[in-house]
Amino acid sequence: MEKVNVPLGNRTYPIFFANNVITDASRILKPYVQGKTVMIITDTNIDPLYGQTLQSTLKSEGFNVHKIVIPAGEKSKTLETSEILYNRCLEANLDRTSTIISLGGGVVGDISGFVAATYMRGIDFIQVPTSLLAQVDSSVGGKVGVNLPAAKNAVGAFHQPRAVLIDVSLLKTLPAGEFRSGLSEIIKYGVIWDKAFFDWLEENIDDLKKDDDKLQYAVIQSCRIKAEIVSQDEREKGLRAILNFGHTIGHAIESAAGYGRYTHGEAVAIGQVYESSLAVHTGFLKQQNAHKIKRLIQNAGLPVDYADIEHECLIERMLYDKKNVDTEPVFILPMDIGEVKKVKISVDNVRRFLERARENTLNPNQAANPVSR
Ligand SMILES: NC(=O)c1ccc[n+]([C@@H]2O[C@H](COP(=O)([O-])OP(=O)(O)OC[C@H]3O[C@@H](n4cnc5c(N)ncnc54)[C@H](O)[C@@H]3O)[C@@H](O)[C@H]2O)c1
Ligand SMILES: O=C(O)C(=O)C[C@@H](O)[C@H](O)[C@H](O)COP(=O)(O)O
Ligand SMILES: [Zn+2]
Repeated sequence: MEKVNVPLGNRTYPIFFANNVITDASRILKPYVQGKTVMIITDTNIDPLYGQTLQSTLKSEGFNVHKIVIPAGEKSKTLETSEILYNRCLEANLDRTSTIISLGGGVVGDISGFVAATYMRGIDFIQVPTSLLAQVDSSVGGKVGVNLPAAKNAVGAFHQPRAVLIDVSLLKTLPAGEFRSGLSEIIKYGVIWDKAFFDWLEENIDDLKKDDDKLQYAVIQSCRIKAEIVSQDEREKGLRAILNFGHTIGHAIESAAGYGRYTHGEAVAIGQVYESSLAVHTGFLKQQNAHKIKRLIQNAGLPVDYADIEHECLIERMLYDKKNVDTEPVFILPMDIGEVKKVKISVDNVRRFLERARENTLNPNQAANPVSR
């Protein structure tokens, strides 16, 4: 079983890359569960596939196991759902020695982690990510939280999991559009950190869906990069912000369009294309590199433009971004493939850029509605 550590002093934890993760979970996770009681949080799509089996294997090891199933999708990532979860945890008598096990995609992971961070001022949690996006990004690093209607992840905490358990075979049941969403964050790692990985993705992006070894390599490499960045800057005082490439615009698209219209991965794909173009517009990036990023995103089957969102609405949402300073939007802009920088840009300049981008690039075939899932 391969393992990547996230070294964070006394909050250090392992990411295990295992097979048969659902049936072996009790054996692997036992050392990371302090008490007898565990609460599985999962969603309505994942429960019938894996939730029931995980529940029985944990029970057969002697754990006192509870489970809550939330409706699948981004619309569940709210304070309202959190309140339901807190009450269910209380009813199940979860105490400070109990552990929450998040079984699902990034939505389940973010909200379960948030509940774990805040219930009784914080209890342990473990991530068992089931979507590609969650396996390469959201299950690692301890950013947990929920959305407000106008602002993505506006309420949250940093709360590291005790362990992460990844099994790429769980992705066999993931819908194709959700698989592509995960590719968006994988491509991000190439742009922000690792040119050789970007080059490898250019060659291999088509194979990831059908070649398990290549998929496993892409997942492990993504986790290695994220672990490296998070271990240097756990609470985003500096370096960690680079993981937000594509997200200033991506998050604004998600909330402006209404949560769930674009998946997070789709919105971040469009965000990466726009923010690369903004880097060209501001003189940081060569046009040919912006084209390379856009081409890889297109080859991954991801959208490169949004539809039906007014510039002013997008700008209004960008102004709620957590990276902002003095009410000016902040972007992570590529300088080259493999190198990015944090840049503050005035609202007027962003407005001019969006207007030009629309005039120059809009063609009816590019302004995509969300990819079908
Ligand atoms: N905390 C972080 O660092 C971080 C990083 C990236 C994204 N995120 C957050 O993650 C969320 C997006 O995560 P996501 O893309 O996983 O979305 P998601 O959790 O909504 O999962 C996508 C869909 O796939 C289904 N699904 C998941 N695994 C499945 C499987 N194995 N088989 C069949 N269906 C399966 C889910 O039920 C859901 O319908 C967003 O809220 C985003 O903000 C957080
Ligand atoms: O882990 C991080 O740091 C990231 O920024 C990873 C992002 O892919 C992820 O979408 C994260 O949830 C965004 O965080 P936010 O602080 O912009 O809400
Ligand atoms: Zn993201």
